Amino acid sequence: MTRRPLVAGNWKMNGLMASLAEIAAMGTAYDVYLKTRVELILCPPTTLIGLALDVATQGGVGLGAQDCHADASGAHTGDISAEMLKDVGASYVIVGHSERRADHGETDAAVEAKAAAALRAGLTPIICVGETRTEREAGEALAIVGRQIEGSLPADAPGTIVVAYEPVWAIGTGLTPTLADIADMHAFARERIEARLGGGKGRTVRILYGGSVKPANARELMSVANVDGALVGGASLTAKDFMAIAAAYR
Ligand SMILES: O=C(CO)[C@H](O)COP(=O)(O)O
Repeated sequence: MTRRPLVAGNWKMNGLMASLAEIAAMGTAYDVYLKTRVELILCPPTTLIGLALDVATQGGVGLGAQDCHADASGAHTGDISAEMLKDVGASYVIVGHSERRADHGETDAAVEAKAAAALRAGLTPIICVGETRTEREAGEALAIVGRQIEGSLPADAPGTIVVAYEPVWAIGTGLTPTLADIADMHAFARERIEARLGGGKGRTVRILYGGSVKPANARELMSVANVDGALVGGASLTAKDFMAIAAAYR
């Protein structure tokens, strides 16, 4: 892993204009030393990306979006293309989050098309995978994640893409897998990513862990082999908690 680890915040459907002050506070706390240790990005709702650009750039915090359409433009009422996100200052986009897979019926093929669109537009996709509780209890977690990696990563993607392992049952619940289970899953994900993209590229892909990452558990979660950072939901809403998580890399 040559790139810095990545800590990404996903604000989901939260955040109004007043929330820009939190982004400014994140930039203030993201000091010169921390910048050398960890890359920090925030994915606010699309409505705030353009507005946040100045304040985020000043603080050295990158910006991402939470979804994009697979087409560059066209008759898709209500949708946003990767080109549009790039145009307002995003450099990353989350695709295939479990909430989109569940709420909008997104298939692996749809996620792959979105990831490819992101790459065409010059954005780095953060491709989410993860099993449900039922699937884990049935002993199918590895098979499900393997299938999602195979189906959701464009085969010709560069080694700069990001994959986020987020067990659905750990999202917003305060539950996390054991460190041993995370280590097993991330080692397996690394192997499947290398099989999909080729060993050279697969080795440099950053694999984030997501699901109830908090200031209290960030350091131990981030110390697991093949965990190259975190995708943080609820705890990314305040600068205090988000920067306490980033501080795991101090
Ligand atoms: O999207 C997530 C993090 O970006 C994920 O859903 C985890 O959310 P959290 O459990 O609220 O951290």
